[in-house]
Amino acid sequence: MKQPVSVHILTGFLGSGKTTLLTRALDYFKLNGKKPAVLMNELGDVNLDGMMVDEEVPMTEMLGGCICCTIRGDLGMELKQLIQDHKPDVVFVESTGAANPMEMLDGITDASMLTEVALQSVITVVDAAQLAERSINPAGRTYRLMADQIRCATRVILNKTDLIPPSELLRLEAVIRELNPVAPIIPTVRCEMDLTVLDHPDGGVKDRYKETQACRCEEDHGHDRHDTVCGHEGSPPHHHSHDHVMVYTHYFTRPIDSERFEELVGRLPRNIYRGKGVLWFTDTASPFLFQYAYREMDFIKIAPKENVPNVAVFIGEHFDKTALAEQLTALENR
Ligand SMILES: Nc1nc2c(ncn2[C@@H]2O[C@H](COP(=O)(O)OP(=O)(O)OP(=O)(O)O)[C@@H](O)[C@H]2O)c(=O)[nH]1
Repeated sequence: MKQPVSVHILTGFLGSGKTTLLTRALDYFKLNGKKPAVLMNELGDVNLDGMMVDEEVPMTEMLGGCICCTIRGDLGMELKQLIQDHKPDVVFVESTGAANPMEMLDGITDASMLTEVALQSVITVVDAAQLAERSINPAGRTYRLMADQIRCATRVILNKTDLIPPSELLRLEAVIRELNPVAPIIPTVRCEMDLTVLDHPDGGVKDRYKETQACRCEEDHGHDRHDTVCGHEGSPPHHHSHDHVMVYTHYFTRPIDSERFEELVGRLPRNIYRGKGVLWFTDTASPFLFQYAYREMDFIKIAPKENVPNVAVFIGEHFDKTALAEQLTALENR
């Protein structure tokens, strides 16, 4: 009998470390003679995380929207096509950091009607520093989304623990426990963990399917999806809570000065909390992959085999796109 293809959902708020975990997991499966594939969803219209993934790994990109709502309907078909074309042993579905995983689970359920897939885990990567800060004001929309992502997890990776004092760890574990009483919690730095856990389905994964079925039932009875209540027993309802997340993509028309770009990023307001890009600088020979998450900036030298654009994507909440565009355009003037 044909074995169903294992599917892992990777979720977690913007910049928490999903791609970092993904690259480790792909290496793990390849080392063990398995063929992994990736279905990656990005809010922006350019897939920069995809550049971090080994070119040999088959990847389907779903860009310019969020799997959990605007392009959810396509998820099942895309997954089916990926499996048909590449016959992988395991597929990782990496969602945008803004996705509500309950809606994505629904997408996987759609896929299971089209092709043989077996959901193995819903892994939520949590940024420890962000959870520490945002859990102080649990009424905030971003915290609500983080909480939804934690509730849906069958496994929680509490990442970036290097950015919190050790005394905070216990408090954060308690915050997570309250939201999700059963999922194992794994504290990590750069998602370094025992990956053998990915070889078996997580406990609780069947319940996640049941919950999405409950969702569908309510939907069939005429509920507006945006108000759909699909909670587990005793947990608050899941809502679309990421409409407030904004994306701005800037294509530079020529190389820019690296120091002026760093200065600009250093001055970004707090509500622009995530940035990514491939940048061509006037003062360096090769392009750089740019990463920015909550005030931490990173530049990685790359040697692309093909032409890559000169582009930066910024993600945040209620920021002035026009003002940001003007500042970025000004960098092109020598
Ligand atoms: N200090 C610190 N930085 C980390 C850690 N893990 C990942 N990072 C950095 O955080 C940034 C974001 O990591 P990603 O793995 O791209 O995060 P992501 O969740 O895929 O981001 P989105 O796709 O935008 O949602 C990168 O610059 C990483 O190098 C960690 O444990 N500690």
